[in-house]
Amino acid sequence: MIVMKNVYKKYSNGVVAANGINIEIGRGEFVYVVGPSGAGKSTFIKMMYREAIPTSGEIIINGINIGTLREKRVPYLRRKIGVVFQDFKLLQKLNVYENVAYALEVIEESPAQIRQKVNDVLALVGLTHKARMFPTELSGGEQQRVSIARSIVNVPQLVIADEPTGNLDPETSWEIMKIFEEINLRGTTIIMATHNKEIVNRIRHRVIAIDGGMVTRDEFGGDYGYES
Ligand SMILES: Nc1ncnc2c1ncn2[C@@H]1O[C@H](COP(=O)(O)OP(=O)(O)OP(=O)(O)O)[C@@H](O)[C@H]1O
Repeated sequence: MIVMKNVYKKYSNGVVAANGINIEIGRGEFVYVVGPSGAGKSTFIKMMYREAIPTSGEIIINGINIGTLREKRVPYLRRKIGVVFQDFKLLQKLNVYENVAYALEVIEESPAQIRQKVNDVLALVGLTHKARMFPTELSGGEQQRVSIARSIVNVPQLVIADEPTGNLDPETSWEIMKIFEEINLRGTTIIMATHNKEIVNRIRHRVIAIDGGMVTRDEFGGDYGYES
């Protein structure tokens, strides 16, 4: 599903954040991306949805070379990928239901389809009863659930999460992980950058460790592997 070949990324300030990355990730995998701060984890995953563009090398997602993708095709790529961030990035003026529905309105789904899909996904993340509340009325964990609901409402094949439990307490983080596990069991590929050692060591999945812009370890069922 995802292939990176000799991917190299140098930012305009001269920092090399990806230094020859070669990786293959199959459909339905759950992959943790770990490594020290500044290692290049965010850059690695941002390149998958073309938020960062590699300086050289190839990135192929579902057979499409996203390095040579024309700018006007980028929105189509993004629709196939759900993205979840540490700081949720919800629209503050919209309520829970509207935040999730927005992702479908921009692709002009029918109102009946939107209702059905939003209600289904809010039920999956356990927020049906808070559909009319606004982000400021929700806890961090609830806001992250909204953000996850929004990322999966289009039923993407791939969900990318950059430090999704970074702002949450341990108990809430476990609850959020349960949702990601459920999404993965339904067949969605999950790629998650994280500093959460307890989660990586307890819920075992493939671990890709990055340091200095290079993959330093790639193990199925691996542990977190370093002190953070
Ligand atoms: N837009 C940018 N412009 C210039 N340099 C950048 C940019 N984004 C990241 N970098 C640099 O690239 C390197 C890797 O950053 P990146 O955000 O990928 O690391 P990370 O492993 O995700 O770190 P953290 O765990 O702290 O989030 C860092 O040295 C960073 O300063």
